[in-house]
Amino acid sequence: MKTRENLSSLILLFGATGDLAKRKLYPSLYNLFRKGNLSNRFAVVGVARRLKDDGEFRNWVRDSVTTFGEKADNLEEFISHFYYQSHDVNDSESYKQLKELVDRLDHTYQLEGNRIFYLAMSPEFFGTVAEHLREDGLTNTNGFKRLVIEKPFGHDLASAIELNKRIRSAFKEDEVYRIDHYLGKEMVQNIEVIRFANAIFEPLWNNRYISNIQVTSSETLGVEERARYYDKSGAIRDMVQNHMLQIVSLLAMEPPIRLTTDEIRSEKVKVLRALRPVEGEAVHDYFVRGQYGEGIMNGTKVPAYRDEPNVPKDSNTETFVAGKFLIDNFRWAGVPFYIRTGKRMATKSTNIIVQFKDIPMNLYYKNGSTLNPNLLVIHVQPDEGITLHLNVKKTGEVLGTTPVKLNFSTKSIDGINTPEAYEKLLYDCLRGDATNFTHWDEVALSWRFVDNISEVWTNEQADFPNYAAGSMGPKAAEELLEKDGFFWWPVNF
Ligand SMILES: NC(=O)C1=CN([C@@H]2O[C@H](COP(=O)(O)OP(=O)(O)OC[C@H]3O[C@@H](n4cnc5c(N)ncnc54)[C@H](OP(=O)(O)O)[C@@H]3O)[C@@H](O)[C@H]2O)C=CC1
Ligand SMILES: O=C1O[C@H](COP(=O)(O)O)[C@@H](O)[C@H](O)[C@H]1O
Repeated sequence: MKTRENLSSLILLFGATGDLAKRKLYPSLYNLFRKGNLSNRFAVVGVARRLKDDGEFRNWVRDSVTTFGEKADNLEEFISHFYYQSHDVNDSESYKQLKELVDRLDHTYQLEGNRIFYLAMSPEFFGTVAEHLREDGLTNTNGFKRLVIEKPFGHDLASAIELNKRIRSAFKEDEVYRIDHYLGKEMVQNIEVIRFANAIFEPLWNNRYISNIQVTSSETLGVEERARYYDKSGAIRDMVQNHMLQIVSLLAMEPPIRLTTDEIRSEKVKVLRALRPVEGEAVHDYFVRGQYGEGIMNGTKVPAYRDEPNVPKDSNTETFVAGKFLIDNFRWAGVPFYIRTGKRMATKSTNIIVQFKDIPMNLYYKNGSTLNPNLLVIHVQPDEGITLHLNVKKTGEVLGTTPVKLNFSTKSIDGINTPEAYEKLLYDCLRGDATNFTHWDEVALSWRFVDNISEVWTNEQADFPNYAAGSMGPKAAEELLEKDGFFWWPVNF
């Protein structure tokens, strides 16, 4: 039988009326409650400026769960744990009231002083809130205190250092949970297991046997309502600095000596330290940027990025990035890790393709048949699973070969959907497991790498738009691999 920890905590949610809270956080918390992973000893205080009383807020949460989550019988019981305070985070007076409410709920629900402060709001407020929490005594508690902080963590290395200083004035590094929701995805968490629990992969996982690795995260959505943030960020800061580099670190890291937070993070950090910096003119050789023009998606015409609401007509912001990382260490010298990510692409898909090197001599070449390279495909989303591409004998022939795929899908085995990334990450935070959150060293090294690219791109006007909505990105992204003798494997392979 599954054993559950009796987790108690107050969750103080800043940005309680926002999009993230509504679409992801309330449904995920409810899933934890529904499955018994969150005991009755919890309370949530929602904080945002708009005026609401507890009843209106509970209606909001109910609506969120019924719209975006799975409803069950105990929804009303769950909702009774929610409280609301209208509060401008810049207003010092509000924190005193907040402390009174929090102390009262601590007593009512026997929360033992455990507090999670979740900042689901614009990053410009992160520093201010963290400082107020300390100054106004909310962090002064006998239980644990943890700060969950959403992305983006800074805009570049300098702003990230500044933000980190402010946060660290109130919380120790091991109390800070920097969210990267890709680290909560089932198959991203599976990378380590696939690598380190399989004798058939680990000995081959190096430059002797792998020719290249491709990570694609393509989206069909455009910028939607987020242009004010996105146009200052672009795909390199929005996706590459965090999600893509995290996936590459997991794929490339050495086996940790133990499966502890510190050991795993320390191996990931070593990968980021070994990344070959790409600067100046080299940026053009290693990275490609794109911005979508208008196009047809699902039979409907969609506008170009520059025609989206709140986007300047001459925007130089990239909505697509393809790039090549080289990791200068013993294991990976000479093996390119290609990544690509973009909005308004042909399909919504995240997958990882590990392409193995050809065998030294193809005994079957005389037959005129070509051998396909062995591939390991890790399907992250929308499907979850792995596919191994092998060559076997063509039935009934003496020398002919044919490719076959061995498939594993998490859905077909367990028959259930795996939990949402946010559900897993919230649970980890409640349990005090920071393994799947980003350590400051990882954030800093990722920014250092990405800043060199952003600097070049900011100073050069791009010839945008350069890919049609509904395509797989600009032609230059294909050429990036072609010049190395490779090509992008199809995403739904
Ligand atoms: N939405 C998403 O899918 C994702 C979001 N994120 C990150 O999560 C964070 C939140 O994003 P999102 O929910 O989309 O943002 P929204 O703009 O939808 O929500 C912002 C929230 O902050 C509140 N707020 C704004 N100003 C103040 C203030 N001065 N004092 C108190 N509350 C304030 C707003 O409520 P009110 O107006 O009532 O004050 C609202 O609840 C951001 O850091 C974003 O980058 C990360 C990944 C995905
Ligand atoms: O962090 C972000 O991720 C989403 C894509 O997440 P996914 O889980 O749907 O793959 C992206 O749309 C957004 O721009 C970015 O901020």
